[in-house]
Amino acid sequence: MESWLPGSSGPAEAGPRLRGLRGADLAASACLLSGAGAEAGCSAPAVAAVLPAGGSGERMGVPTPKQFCPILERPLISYTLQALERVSWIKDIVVAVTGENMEAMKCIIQRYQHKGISLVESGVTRHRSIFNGLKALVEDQPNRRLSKPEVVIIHDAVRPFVEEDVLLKVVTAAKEHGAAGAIRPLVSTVISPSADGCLDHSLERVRHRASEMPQAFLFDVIYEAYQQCSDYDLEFGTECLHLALKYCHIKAKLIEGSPDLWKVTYKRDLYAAESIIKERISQQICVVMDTKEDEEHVGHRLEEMLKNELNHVKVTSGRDLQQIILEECYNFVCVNVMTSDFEETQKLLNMLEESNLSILYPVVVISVQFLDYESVPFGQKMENLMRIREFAKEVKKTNILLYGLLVYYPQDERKLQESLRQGATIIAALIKERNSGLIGQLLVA
Ligand SMILES: Nc1ccn([C@@H]2O[C@H](COP(=O)(O)OP(=O)(O)OP(=O)(O)O)[C@@H](O)[C@H]2O)c(=O)n1
Ligand SMILES: O=C(CO)[C@H](O)[C@H](O)COP(=O)(O)O
Repeated sequence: MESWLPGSSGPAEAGPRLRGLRGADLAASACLLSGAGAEAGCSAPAVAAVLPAGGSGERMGVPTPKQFCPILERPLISYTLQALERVSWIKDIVVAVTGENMEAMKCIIQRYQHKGISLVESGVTRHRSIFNGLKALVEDQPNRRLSKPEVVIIHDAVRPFVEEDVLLKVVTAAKEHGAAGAIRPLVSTVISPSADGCLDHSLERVRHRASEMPQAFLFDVIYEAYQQCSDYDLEFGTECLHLALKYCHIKAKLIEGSPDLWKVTYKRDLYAAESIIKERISQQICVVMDTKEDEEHVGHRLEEMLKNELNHVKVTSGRDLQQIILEECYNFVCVNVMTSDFEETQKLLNMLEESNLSILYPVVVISVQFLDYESVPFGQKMENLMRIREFAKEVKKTNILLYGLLVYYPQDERKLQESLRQGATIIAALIKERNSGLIGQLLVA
C-alpha cells in the first residue's frame, strides 16, 4: 500500500477551479478510504488509470478520431489527461491508442507536458483496448515499468470533465465493493423494438440509469474478468461493470455522477465541451492598472463597470501579478491611463510568456487605451496603437490572444459613463468568445 499524504491533492487545484470536494475534504476522505486513523497517518490503495483511446469516432462523422479533435486548438484527450494527472493519488495512467496514432499521442504528451503517462497499443474494440491497458499493469509483463495497482480506474479518453471528487468516490466504493461506476438518470426512456420494428416493451425510466464513466475496480477483479470473458464479450460488450458481475460475481456500487461526465460522441458535443471550457476559464479577470490614483480614477471606474457587467466573475486589480498568474487567471485587462503606449502591456506579456500559463489554455489580454482628444492628437495616438497588430501576431504563437480597446474619454460625465459601459461590454465579449480571428484589432467604445 502506498502512502496517501493528507492534502496531497495540491496539483488537483491546477487548471480551472474544480467543483465538489476540495483540499482538506479530499484529504479527509482519502484517510477515511484507508480506514486508518489519524494516529496511523493516511494510507490508501495504489491507484492507476486506464484510458481507452483507440476508437475511430464514427458517430462524430469527421476523419480525425474524436479524442484528437481540437477544442480551443488543443486535442480533446489532453483535457482528459489533465483532469486525471492533476489527481496526485493516481500513480500511473495507461492510454491505449492505435499504432497509427502512437506518434501523434507522444507529441501531444510532449507538447502539453503531461506526466506519468504510458502508452499501449489499443485493440479493435473498446473492451480489447481496456484489456491491453490492464495487461500493461500486470506484474509478469516483460519490460514492465509500471506497478500493479490495488485499484484501477477505467475512464474513456473522450470524457474530459471528470472531477477528483467522483474519482475518489468510485475508488473508495471499489475498494469496499470490488467495483463501482458513475451513473446518471436517463434522459430518454429506453424501449425494446421487436424484429418487425415495432415496440416490444418499454422500460420504466425511473428504475433505470445510464452507465457513465469513470468506473473503478479492484485490479484483480477486473483483470480476472477480462481473462475469463468470451470473444463475444470482447467483441460486442460495452459494459465493464457487467464483466465483473458475470465473471467475478461482483455487484458494482453505483455512484451518482455530474452531468458533465457525458461522453463526447457527436459533433455538437465538441461545441458543448468548448463552451464549458470557455466558461470555466472566464471566471476570473485581473485588471492591471498603470496608475495608483484614487478610486474615482477612470481606470478604477472601468473596473467597477466590469464588476457590474460580469457579476458572477471575480474581478481583481492586479498588484501581485506573479501570484495571480500562479493562481491561473486566464484573463487580463491592461488599463493604460497615464501612458499612451504598450509598455505596461508588454511587461505583462513578458511575464505571461515566462510563466507558460498559456500552454493549456489561451490567455486573453486586452490592452485598454483612453482616447482624450484634448491631450493627445488622434493621429499620433493611432500611429502608436497600430503596433498592437504586430504584438498580437507575435504572442499568438504562444497562445496569448491580444486585443486592443480604445475607450472614448469625453469631458461630459454622462457620455463618459456610456463609453465605460460599452468598454466593459466589449471586454466581457472578448473574454467569453476568445476569438482568435479578432486578435490585434483595436475595438472602439
Ligand atoms: N477499439 C476501440 C474503440 C473505442 N475505444 C475508446 O473507447 C472510448 C469510448 O468509446 P466510443 O465513444 O464508442 O468511441 P468510438 O468507438 O471512437 O466512437 P464510435 O462508436 O462513434 O465509433 C473512446 O475513448 C474510444 O477511443 C478504444 O479504446 N478502442
Ligand atoms: O458508457 C460506457 C460505460 O458503460 C462506455 O463508455 C460505453 O460502454 C462505451 O461503449 P461504446 O464504445 O459502445 O460507446
